Amino acid sequence: MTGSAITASGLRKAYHDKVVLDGIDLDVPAGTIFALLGPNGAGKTTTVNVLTTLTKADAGTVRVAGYDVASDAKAVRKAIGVTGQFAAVDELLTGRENLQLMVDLSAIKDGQRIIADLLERFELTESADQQASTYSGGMRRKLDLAMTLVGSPRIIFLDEPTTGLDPRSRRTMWTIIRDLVADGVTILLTTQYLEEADHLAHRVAVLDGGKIVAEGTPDELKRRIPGTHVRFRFGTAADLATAERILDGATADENELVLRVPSDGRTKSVRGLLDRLDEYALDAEEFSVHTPDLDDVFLALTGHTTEAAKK
Ligand SMILES: Nc1ncnc2c1ncn2[C@@H]1O[C@H](COP(=O)(O)OP(=O)(O)OP(=O)(O)O)[C@@H](O)[C@H]1O
Repeated sequence: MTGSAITASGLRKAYHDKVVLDGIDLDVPAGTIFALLGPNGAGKTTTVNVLTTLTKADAGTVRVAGYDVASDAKAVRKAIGVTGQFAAVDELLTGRENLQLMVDLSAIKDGQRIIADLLERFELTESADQQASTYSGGMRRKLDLAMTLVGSPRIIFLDEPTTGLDPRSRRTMWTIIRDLVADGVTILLTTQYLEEADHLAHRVAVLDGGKIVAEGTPDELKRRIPGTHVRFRFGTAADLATAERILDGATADENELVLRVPSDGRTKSVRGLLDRLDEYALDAEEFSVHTPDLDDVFLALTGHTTEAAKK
């Protein structure tokens, strides 16, 4: 497939008087990873549900794999794979049996080879014959994605694929997602983590209150937010003023007695800042290195924090 794998235009959805999607436009080129980034309640799952035919939008059009979701839902369902926040895994079956179920449902040939390949790829071979109820959260999510891949879908929707995973499982998941895209698969994923969108996505849309408030490559988005900086809190306004004068690019908050200094956060540059304070016999009461996170992105793009976005 070339061109767009997923397009949406003017999507609207309300539950009673609560507007959940307020005019969403999306265009996901085939063979790329697109991330919908937003806090709880932003409308990510609802968007995925509309794109995957599970929920009907009140207005707007969606095309997936060239098919209209409203008039051709069956064809869309055939072309896609969906892995949701609530795994399709049957706890009473083993990992292998869960995969076998998908093979039986999709009536594909060569099922045994596909199952063996998937178990290996997801590092589940050793636990393949244990009941899924004994799996950790990370193993369950991996099995869930493996089940989605049985039919080799060319477009895959992943709703928060790594929420709750430990760092190692998260990295395994990232590698699998990248490999899929290297094979030409298109992926739309939702995430609450800027870091995840940054690592994986070609393009990111930031969703807030049912609207896309920013869209671009991770680098474009990061350029719009305050970068990594070092934060010092001083005991007196005089110390704060001196520090502001001697440290390049520093900005002072006089009420909080806090100074923010842009820095890459590496030990060498931080040591340089501390040495400079020492030269002037300045002693900060608090010191921290701050890396931008989703809250910073939100604050910069929406004027409020993700906490406020939840309300
Ligand atoms: N079936 C429903 N009936 C009523 N309200 C709903 C329904 N589904 C979703 N909502 C509301 O729509 C809003 C967006 O929900 P959605 O699940 O799309 O957000 P999200 O960004 O995926 O958040 P999360 O990360 O928590 O899943 C929420 O306020 C939610 O309460």
